[in-house]
Amino acid sequence: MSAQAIAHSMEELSAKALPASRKVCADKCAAEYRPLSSGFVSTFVSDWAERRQCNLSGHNALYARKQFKAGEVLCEFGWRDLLEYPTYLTVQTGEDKHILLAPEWLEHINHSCEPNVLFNTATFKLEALREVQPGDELCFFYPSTEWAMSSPFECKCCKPSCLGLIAGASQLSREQLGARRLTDFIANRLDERDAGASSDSPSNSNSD
Ligand SMILES: C[S@@+](CC[C@H](N)C(=O)[O-])C[C@H]1O[C@@H](n2cnc3c(N)ncnc32)[C@H](O)[C@@H]1O
Repeated sequence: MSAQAIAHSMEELSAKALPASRKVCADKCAAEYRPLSSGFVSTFVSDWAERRQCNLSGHNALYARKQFKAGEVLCEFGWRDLLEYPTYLTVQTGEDKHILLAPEWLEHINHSCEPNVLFNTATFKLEALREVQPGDELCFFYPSTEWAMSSPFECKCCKPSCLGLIAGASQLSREQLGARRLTDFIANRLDERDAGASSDSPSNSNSD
C-alpha cells in the first residue's frame, strides 16, 4: 500500500490502543516528544511500520503495523552515510563508525529502557526482542548501540526499570544494564572497560 496520511482524533486515539496505565503515562509526560496526546498524523512508511507525528510537538515515533515474534527480523537496514562521530540520529556500528540509517524513517525509533527491538549491527538486521503487536510503538535501548551519546537526554519511557539519564553504555554499570541485549560492539567495549577497571584496582596492583 502506498504511503498515506491519516489524521487521528483524540477520541480515536484513546479508544484505539492505549491501556489505562499507558494513558496515565502519556498524559503525564509524553506530550513533549511522543505523539500520543493532542492527536497525531500517521504515515504508512512500509507494510509493517507507521510513523506517527505529534500535532503539538512535531516529534515522531515508529509503530508496528504487523505482529512479530521474539527473534523475528523486522527488516534489514543499511546506511545513507557513515560518520566518524555520533549525532542524535546516528547508530554506532564500531569505533568511530556511526551510520545514518537507511531507510531513513528508521531514525524515528525512540529509546525505551524496556525495548522491543534491537539494531543488530553485526548482522544489520532489526530484530524483535519480544513479541510485537500491531499498534505497539517500536523502541530500542539506545545504549545497546551507543557507547557515548552526542545528545544525552532524560528518558521519558515511564517504564518501571527506567534508568533516567540516557548518555550511552559507557555511563552505565553492569548492574544498570542488567540483562538487556547489547550489540557485539558494545558488549566488547564493556568487557574492555571492566577489564581495565579491575587491573587498575588497588587489590590487583603489585606493590611489593
Ligand atoms: C533519533 S531521534 C528519535 C525520533 C524522534 N523522536 C523524532 O522526532 O524523530 C532521538 C531523539 O529523540 C528523543 N527521544 C527518543 N527517545 C526518548 C525517550 N525515551 N525519552 C526522551 N526523549 C527521547 C531524544 O531527544 C533523542 O535525542
